[in-house]
Amino acid sequence: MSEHRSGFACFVGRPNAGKSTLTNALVGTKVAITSSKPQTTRHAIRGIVHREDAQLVLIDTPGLHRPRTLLGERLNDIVHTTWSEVDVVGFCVPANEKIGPGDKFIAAELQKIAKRTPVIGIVTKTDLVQPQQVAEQLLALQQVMEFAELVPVSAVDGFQVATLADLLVQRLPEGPQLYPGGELTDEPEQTLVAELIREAALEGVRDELPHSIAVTVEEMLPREGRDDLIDVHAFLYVERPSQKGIILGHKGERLREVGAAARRNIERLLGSKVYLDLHIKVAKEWQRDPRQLRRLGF
Ligand SMILES: Nc1nc2c(ncn2[C@@H]2O[C@H](COP(=O)(O)OP(=O)(O)OP(=O)(O)O)[C@@H](O)[C@H]2O)c(=O)[nH]1
Repeated sequence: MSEHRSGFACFVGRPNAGKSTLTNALVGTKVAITSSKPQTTRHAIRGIVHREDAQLVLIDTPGLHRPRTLLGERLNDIVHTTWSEVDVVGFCVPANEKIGPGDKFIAAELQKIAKRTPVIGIVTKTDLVQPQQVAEQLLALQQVMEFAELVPVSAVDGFQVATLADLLVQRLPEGPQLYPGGELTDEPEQTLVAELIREAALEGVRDELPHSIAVTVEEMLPREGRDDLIDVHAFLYVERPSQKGIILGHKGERLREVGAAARRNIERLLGSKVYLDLHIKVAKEWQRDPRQLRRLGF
């Protein structure tokens, strides 16, 4: 039998390329958040693929983009730091969208590390297009940089997800398990819970809001005298009073829906009933204020 391999991989690609969904498909459990809004992933959440022959730790980076705010700069720093720490990088490009300047910008950045770290070109969301278009996208992707491998996948119908896992594992060094078996993520649960709340709050809101929302979980404790209920106290931060109105909705109805959706996902994550106490706070210009950024975990 060949040696056990272990190491790190991350997916890069422009916002909405399908990186988080692919991470979840590989790991098999919902750890990274997904949303139809771009740039929802802020934390380097790791999902871990356990196999007999390998342990693959996936780091989910935020979408790389041209920074406009301090937050944008920090996000790009996280991306670059992550790239230099992994054994293999997957560059994701959706099958149903033309390769554009955003992808070429990322490819040019990736080219700089490609000598040291193998980059696998991944055409995602193949379920959305005809096979012919997948083939054309693979050819187009091949033009933007030199890849160690090229592979088409669909996280939704599972097409080639196992193949991609094999390709990633082949690039890992030989080594023992890095994390104990069964542990799917090393993010503190509180961070995951905050992300689930943020995800619920982002669903269906106007395009300019995503960057203005942050969530902190202040406390997460089992209810006294109960072993089947966890109390979660959280704050949802917006930048302006007008945004508070959008989140609240008519007579607070939207916030109630956000709370209910978040609670369902938190219950699934924690495997317990949850009481979610969610409050909105206005933190003026938090994206530009280093002190507030630190407090909100950036
Ligand atoms: N049909 C289809 N949709 C997909 C697939 N993978 C992702 N999506 C959808 O594409 C959208 C974006 O997916 P994400 O996984 O959040 O994309 P991301 O690259 O992590 O996005 P950021 O976090 O913004 O960088 C979501 O609405 C997903 O449901 C796929 O294989 N097939």
